[in-house]
Amino acid sequence: MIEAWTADEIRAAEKPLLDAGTPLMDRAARALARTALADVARRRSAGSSPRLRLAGALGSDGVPGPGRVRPPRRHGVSRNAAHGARAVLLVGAGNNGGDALFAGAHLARSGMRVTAFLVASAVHAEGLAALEAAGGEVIARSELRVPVVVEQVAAADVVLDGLVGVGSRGALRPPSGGIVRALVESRAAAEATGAPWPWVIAVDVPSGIGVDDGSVPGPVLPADRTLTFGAHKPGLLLPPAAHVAGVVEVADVGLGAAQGPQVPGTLRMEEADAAAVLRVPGVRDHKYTRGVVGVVAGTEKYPGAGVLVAAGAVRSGAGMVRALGPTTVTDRILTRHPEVVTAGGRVQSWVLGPGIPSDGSDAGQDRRVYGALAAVTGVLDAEVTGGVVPAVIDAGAMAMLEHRLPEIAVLTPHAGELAELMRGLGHEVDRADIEAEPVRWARAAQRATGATVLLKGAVTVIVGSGVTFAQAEAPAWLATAGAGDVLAGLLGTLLAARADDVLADPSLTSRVAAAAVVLHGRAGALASGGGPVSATDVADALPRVIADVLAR
Ligand SMILES: NC(=O)C1=CN([C@@H]2O[C@H](COP(=O)(O)OP(=O)(O)OC[C@H]3O[C@@H](n4cnc5c(N)ncnc54)[C@H](OP(=O)(O)O)[C@@H]3O)[C@@H](O)[C@H]2O)[C@@H](O)CC1
Ligand SMILES: [K+]
Repeated sequence: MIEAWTADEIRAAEKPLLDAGTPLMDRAARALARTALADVARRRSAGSSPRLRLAGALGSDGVPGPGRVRPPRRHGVSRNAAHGARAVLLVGAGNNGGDALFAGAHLARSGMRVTAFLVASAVHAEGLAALEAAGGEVIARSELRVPVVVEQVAAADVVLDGLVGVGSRGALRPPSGGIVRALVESRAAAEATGAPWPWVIAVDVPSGIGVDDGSVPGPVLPADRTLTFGAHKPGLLLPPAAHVAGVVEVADVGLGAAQGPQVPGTLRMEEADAAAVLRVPGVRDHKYTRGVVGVVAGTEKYPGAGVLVAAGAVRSGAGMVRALGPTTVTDRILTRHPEVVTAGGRVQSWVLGPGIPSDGSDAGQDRRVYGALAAVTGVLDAEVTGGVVPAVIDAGAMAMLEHRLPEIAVLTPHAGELAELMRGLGHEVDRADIEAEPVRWARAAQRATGATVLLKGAVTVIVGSGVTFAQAEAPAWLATAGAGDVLAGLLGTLLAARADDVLADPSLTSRVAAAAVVLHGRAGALASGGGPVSATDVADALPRVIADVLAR
């Protein structure tokens, strides 16, 4: 599990170390210089664009980020083939700028031509002296000209963004904001024309992101790599800031010995954590103990959603799947999945809503959804409903909520559906608002409904009470019709298998939901292999992915 530390938690952890004279900045700067030297050397030796040259550090889809995570590195600087390369430092007033200056001094001593642009009249004094002593060029704030910065950056091999780190508050102020805005424009122009553009390394965090909440309140220079010190920060995991962090790497500066957050609020689940959520059947298990998933999905208009939910549930190891609906839907499900049962009966989880439009056009499916929701919320007698069980509430079922939900109910909207849900709750928001601040709105939905909220996107966020998971394993190819239906079925299976545990401890629900997102993303990557993928392919890849995750 990757646990992110907020700015305050980082400061609390570093304080005793700094008080004891631990050379944290020296370690950070060495790690930074070593990373820059290695990146530039790789770029030179491969002889193509920096993004391609570092493909080994990127995801299988070749996309740098969001938030791809590499294991911690030890500090230390080695000289290498970067001699004569050009580095530009963007240096702010605080210790983040100090890191960049000291790293720049190491780079200058390794034979790089280093230029530092200072955006403040007073910067880290020892760092500045070190850079000057190493022969680096320094452009003072009073001499700063935006076109010159743009020109020098465009001609550089590597840029260290040290404008601001965990001390950041709000959007970048002048002159940093103006410089970064101009650089973002220059980068876009270079991308459009195929002109070269340097490799950008963010020092600790990309300057200007919301370190604790993942917001992007103003201009930010997108990084190819973020070298972050001591521990992840929430903003490196959460969207939209995660999208500008590139490949995220933690430099071990020795904070590990310090006390981290007691209850980390932002997490990224890894494969081993997902494996721990899965319930592996034992010799005493039978189909009912393994969990029955009840599915109310698909209508005459959208029968495929029922088939795909069933596929997700069956292929991820449900003890049994009960699919309820009109025969046009259930016949299709049976044709593809003859193991599905279409008669009513007890279930350990519900998957409600995929393929059911919110226009009331299928009264039978609406009635079944209302009945199941009554079971989930416990408003109807257990004798009638079969008792309270966890549920996945998707698509049309999200428009049928009449009662506050328990945490064991998982809402699975995409941005557009979350906007609709929040408008129904009296908030004036549209899809673009949700995309700009997905974490804020997912948290608002969690508070307003009581449910666990799984907001789908390039980085999917799962919000339970007091915890947010941010998962980024899905390849962009997975943004395809029906993929969400497969996820709903898969999550239904995981919830059914852990129904007793989830009922005993509802806070487990977000963990189960995050595990489903991990497996779904891995299945998407496996099925895609770097190319297009269909929702059916994703479902078909689930058994292999689950076996692989359990074998590790
Ligand atoms: N933890 C660790 O292990 C280690 C941490 N280390 C490093 O220390 C860094 C934290 O340093 P820090 O505390 O000096 O704060 P930092 O991020 O440089 O920013 C403060 C400056 O920015 C300014 N400023 C603020 N907002 C702004 C805005 N929107 N736009 C423009 N300016 C803005 C603010 O100005 P003010 O608002 O005060 O006027 C102030 O001048 C951390 O990120 C890491 O790199 C390593 O050295 C060692 C290992
Ligand atoms: K920075």
